[in-house]
Amino acid sequence: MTAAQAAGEEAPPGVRSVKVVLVGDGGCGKTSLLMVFADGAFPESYTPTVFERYMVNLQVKGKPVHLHIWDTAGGCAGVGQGGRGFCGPLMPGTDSALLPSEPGRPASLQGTGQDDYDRLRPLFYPDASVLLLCFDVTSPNSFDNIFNRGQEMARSVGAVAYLECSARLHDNVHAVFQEAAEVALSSRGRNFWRRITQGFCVVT
Ligand SMILES: Nc1nc2c(ncn2[C@@H]2O[C@H](COP(=O)(O)OP(=O)(O)OP(=O)(O)O)[C@@H](O)[C@H]2O)c(=O)[nH]1
Repeated sequence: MTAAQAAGEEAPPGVRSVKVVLVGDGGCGKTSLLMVFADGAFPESYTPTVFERYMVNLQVKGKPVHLHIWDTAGGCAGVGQGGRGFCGPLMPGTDSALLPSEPGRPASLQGTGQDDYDRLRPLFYPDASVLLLCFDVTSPNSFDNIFNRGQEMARSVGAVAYLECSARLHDNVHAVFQEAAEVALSSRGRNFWRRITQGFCVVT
C-alpha cells in the first residue's frame, strides 16, 4: 500500500482527480479521520469544521490519483431513502451565494447556523465521486442521523463499501480513502446517486 501524500490544489496533467465528501454528525470524527490520513497525526484538540478542502495523492493500481476531499460541517447528512436523514430542501437561487469562495475560508459563512449548514452540505454532493458517511458508534444520535443501523443503511442506499476505522488508533484509516478512490475509478462507482459509498468510523 502506498502512503498518501499532501498534494497541490490541482491534479497534475494526466492524473485522475476524485472528489470525496465526508459527512456525518458534528463531533463524530470526520476531521480526525482526514487528519490522520492526510497528515498522519491525530488532532489533540477539537475545533468544529465549517467546510474545508484537502488535497491528497495516493496510488490506485500503480497510478497516481488526486483526491480532493471536502470535510463538511457536522450535522444531518441529507441522504437516505424516503427522505430519512434529509434535512430539508435547498433554497434555489440563494444557496450558491452562501458557499465559501475559498476552501478553508469560513468567513463567507459568518452568521450562518446549523440549519444553513444542513442546506449547504448537499451542494457539495453533485459532482462528488464518493460520499463517506461517518458516524460515532458511541453516539446513538450520530448513528441515527446518518440513517439508523449501519448494515441496514448500507443495503438501502446501495452502498458499495462498508469500512470500520479508528482515527485515534490509526486503524484502517488509509483503507477508507484507498477504497473510496478505487470505487470512484471502478465500475462500482458508476451511477453514484444510486450507489453511495460510505466509510463507517468505529470510534474506540
Ligand atoms: N476515541 C476516539 N475519539 C475520536 C476518534 N476520532 C475523533 N475522536 C474525537 O472526537 C471528537 C470530534 O472529532 P472531530 O474529528 O473533530 O469530529 P468532526 O466530525 O470533524 O466534528 P465537526 O467538525 O464538528 O463536524 C474529538 O474530541 C476527537 O478527539 C477516534 O477514532 N477515537
